[in-house]
Amino acid sequence: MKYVSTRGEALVLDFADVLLTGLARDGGLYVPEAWPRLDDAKISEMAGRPYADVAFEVISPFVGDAIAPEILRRLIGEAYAGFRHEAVTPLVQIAPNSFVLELFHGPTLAFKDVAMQFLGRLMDHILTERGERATIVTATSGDTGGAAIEAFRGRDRTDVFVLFPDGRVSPVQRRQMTTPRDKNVHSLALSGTFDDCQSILKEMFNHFEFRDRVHLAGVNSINWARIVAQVVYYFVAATALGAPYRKVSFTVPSGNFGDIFAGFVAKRMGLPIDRLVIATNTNDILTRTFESSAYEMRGVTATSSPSMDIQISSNFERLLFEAYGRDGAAVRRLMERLRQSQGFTIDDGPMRAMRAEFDAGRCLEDETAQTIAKTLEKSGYLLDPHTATGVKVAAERTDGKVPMVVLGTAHPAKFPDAVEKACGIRPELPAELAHIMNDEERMELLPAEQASVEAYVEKNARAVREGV
Ligand SMILES: Cc1ncc(COP(=O)(O)O)c(C=O)c1O
Ligand SMILES: N[C@@H](CCOP(=O)(O)O)C(=O)O
Repeated sequence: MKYVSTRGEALVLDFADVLLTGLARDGGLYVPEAWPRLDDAKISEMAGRPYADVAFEVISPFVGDAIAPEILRRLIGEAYAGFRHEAVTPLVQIAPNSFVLELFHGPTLAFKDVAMQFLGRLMDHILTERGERATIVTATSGDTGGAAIEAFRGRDRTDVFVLFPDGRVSPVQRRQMTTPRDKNVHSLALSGTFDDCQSILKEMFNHFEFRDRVHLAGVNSINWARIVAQVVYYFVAATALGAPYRKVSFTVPSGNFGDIFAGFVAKRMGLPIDRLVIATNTNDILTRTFESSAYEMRGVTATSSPSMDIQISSNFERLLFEAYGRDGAAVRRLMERLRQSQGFTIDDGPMRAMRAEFDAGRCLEDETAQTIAKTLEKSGYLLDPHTATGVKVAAERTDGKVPMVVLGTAHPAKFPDAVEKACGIRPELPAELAHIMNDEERMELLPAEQASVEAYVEKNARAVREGV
């Protein structure tokens, strides 16, 4: 399988190189040259199979011959062996024809673990084979950072630098990033928003001299392997509900657009997904775009679902590439307009193509709290604030006939203050994580400036200090 950039001007790469490359050198994101298809017989065989078996079937076509099948199978098996739930991503019914797909049974209680536990092992394997080291820099609005640290801590081939917006993540999220003592982990609190962190990261990738010197790699959803691993649970959930012989819809609490783009990929692969519904919080750039065709940046507001406090939605570029018929020049023009004038308007044809598959809706702060309280009262199910945005929007978009699955993206115990305020119940961290609330924190406070972050990374990365 080969990969091309959404901006059409970067080298075509195979899976292993895409994994280590991160952002394409033309500033774009890598996508497969063609979508692999799974036929109905193959999809129907997935129902009820162990998660790791489905993962192998879904991920293999994207890997091609870059990794031997027996190694891929082993890495997948190891990645999911440590999840708290035997099903890895169990499906819970909360109302007639309405389900939550719990994606938070990994080590950091967020959906990011599902991909990151696999990615950590995959990268380590490829770097070991090549005798190389990599410097991973990741931007986080709260969950990717903790999941990346957990997946890479203590590994000899990688150093991890996490950029998070100071004061804009929950205390549990912050402590997951600041309490690990491993030498290869560095948590940097930047005085800005997640969008600042992500822009700095992308600029670091575009600074080729720096990028090459530190062997920069990324584990945000910039990295195609993150998306691929997230495609798996769409197959797991849909086949449990009758696919391929029955359509299923999904509502996805969205920010950087990676998780819902994975649903779009599942559909391209042949999974009969009816609607893909984008749920946004107050930071509703994606919902506004679907309403008006204009992608326009406004300031970011801090909410009770901080991981979705994003306005530059990185993976939306991958959808634009598809909607514009894989025209890299058109994507380049839109991204240039975004850079110069903080927004762009999507042409009628591409917008129609996107509306044919996606819906979008917003959930404001009081609605998030009401949804947590109402869902608890009606079904006894405790939602985290991110998943609550999905449940609220899903209820507005469902036709009651096609099963609607909301992706449960985080465990409520990551946001105990918001959950308690909404419904009076304070969710407890699982016993094995409770220590983080007392452990000593270690972080570097830096201005949200590319030069400061690069200087810090350069000084502390082993790939630079010790050579590769
Ligand atoms: C808990 C939670 N929900 C939803 C999202 C949004 O997902 P995405 O950025 O893939 O759209 C995130 C962050 O990515 C998150 O951490
Ligand atoms: N919500 C994310 C933001 C980064 O998203 P990613 O999927 O691109 O890693 C977070 O919690 O960090």
